[in-house]
Amino acid sequence: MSSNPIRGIRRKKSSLTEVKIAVLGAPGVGKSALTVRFLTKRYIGEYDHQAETRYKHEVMVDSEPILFEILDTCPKNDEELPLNDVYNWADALVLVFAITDRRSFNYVRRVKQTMLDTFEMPVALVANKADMVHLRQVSTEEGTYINSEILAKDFECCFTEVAAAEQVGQIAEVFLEVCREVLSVRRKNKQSLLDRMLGGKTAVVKAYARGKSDSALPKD
Ligand SMILES: Nc1nc2c(ncn2[C@@H]2O[C@H](COP(=O)(O)OP(=O)(O)OP(=O)(O)O)[C@@H](O)[C@H]2O)c(=O)[nH]1
Repeated sequence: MSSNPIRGIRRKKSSLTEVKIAVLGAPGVGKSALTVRFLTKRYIGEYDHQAETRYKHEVMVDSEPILFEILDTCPKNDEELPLNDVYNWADALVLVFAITDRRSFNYVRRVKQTMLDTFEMPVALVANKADMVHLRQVSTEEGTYINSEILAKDFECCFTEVAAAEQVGQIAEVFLEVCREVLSVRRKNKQSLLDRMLGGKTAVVKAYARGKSDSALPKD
């Protein structure tokens, strides 16, 4: 057995279902804290904010082993929005804002607007730092509003308020749920394709259900 866990994962890669998730949000909202909580169950207060980080991790989702690839993005400032490369690469997005930072809520809204007409994929909307209610700038209602009125219109996305600093299970559930959505969309589209091949049933195959190849990876 290999002593290198990354090498171990690579060896098994071809037999595993892969799901690629990009974690997006303004600087400092807790993208790294959430990602590392999911991957290790640990909370680490401070991270290197110099560059985006890509993780690979095998997780059982409803008894099926899934290879999660998670891109923890790192915008330099509130104005820097994700490039199309990220959307082309990802199967799903976790959009994060902090309840203590209204500008981070607006950032998520801008991300949504820029990708709206071009990219379609499962999205989870996450309000982080729920432990800091005394510094709250964004109400749950607003999060729910963006969820139901804007995001859900195209993505039917779920909305969760969490604290990476305090929670483990709820954060894992965000990533697991968005993964389930990716798998469900893939299954539906596979079925649609089969229907079309077998009997000419009209079915719409959404672009985002295509398996995304490594060639769509964002540049390091
Ligand atoms: N109180 C509290 N602080 C948090 C929470 N999540 C993250 N933080 C803190 O917020 C700061 C930023 O967290 P990061 O995870 O580095 O945020 P990020 O979005 O990855 O930041 P960038 O890499 O700069 O984009 C750190 O000081 C964290 O300790 C939380 O749930 N509650």
